[in-house]
Amino acid sequence: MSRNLLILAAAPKLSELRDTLVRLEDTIIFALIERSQFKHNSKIYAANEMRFRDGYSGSFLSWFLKEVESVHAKVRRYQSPDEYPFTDNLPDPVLPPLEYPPVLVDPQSININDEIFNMYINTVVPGITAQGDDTNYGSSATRDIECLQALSRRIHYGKFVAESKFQDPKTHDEYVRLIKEKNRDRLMELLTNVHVEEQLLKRLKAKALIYGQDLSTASLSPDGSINANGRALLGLNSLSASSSEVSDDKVKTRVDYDLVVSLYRDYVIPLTKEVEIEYLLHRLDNN
Ligand SMILES: O=C(O)C(=O)C[C@]1(C(=O)O)C=C[C@@H](O)C=C1
Repeated sequence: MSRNLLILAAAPKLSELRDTLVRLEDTIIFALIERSQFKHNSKIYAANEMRFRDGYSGSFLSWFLKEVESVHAKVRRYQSPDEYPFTDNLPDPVLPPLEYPPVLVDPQSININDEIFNMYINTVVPGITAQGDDTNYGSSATRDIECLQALSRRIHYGKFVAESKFQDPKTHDEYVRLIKEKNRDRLMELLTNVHVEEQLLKRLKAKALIYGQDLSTASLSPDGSINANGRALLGLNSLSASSSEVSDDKVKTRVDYDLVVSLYRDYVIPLTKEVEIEYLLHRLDNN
């Protein structure tokens, strides 16, 4: 076993970490639904578009993000090893530091929020919103920040997942060997679990389909139970009784469930794995 392991606290079990990732799916889907009620409002993402009275020339979202993160930094948000800021030069906390059990090696060293920010602005927002401008700039940016924070937390959680896999006695020696060889490809194979990814994407489609429904009063019986109209709206008829398979008859939802699935398949899972690999490649640096 590596010397580093002796000074670190035991990492949470992989099953516990996966439970957190499942819970974050709900946070992310609801945040996307909240953002999708407003139009694209592309003005908030471009520099020099909104006229700031103090002469600031960046984008409205960047300005807002910095303000929000400054307040959150003051109350110690970014001292937590699962929280990563998008902006820098943030103020010091107004309270004394908290003591977190040392589970990660060099927790602050990997921060891929620039990549997450660009992916979100260029791919996610245009996908989940209607084109155009409804002037709800503050509301849209508030929802953007919630989406960004949830995505960042989920993706950087890969560090804990990687540490848990590294500490697992069944795979520890193999990880040490591959890290020493800097064998990125074999590390990727070792940390990948295709079955878990497939189950995740099926579950996500079912969740996005169900959470995305707009259940109006026309869908409820007088006693408050869901009537046939509601069942159809909820897509319950397209979920087979025995599994979370969803039929191909597309149900109209507040956020496109196929987009949520491709967001995870093409970005969230690959970026989480990228964080896992980067973390592992530096895991033995101080040994
Ligand atoms: O659950 C894991 O083992 C993870 O590493 C997390 C995750 C994910 O991003 O959801 C990433 C890689 C695995 O192939 C499966 C799932």
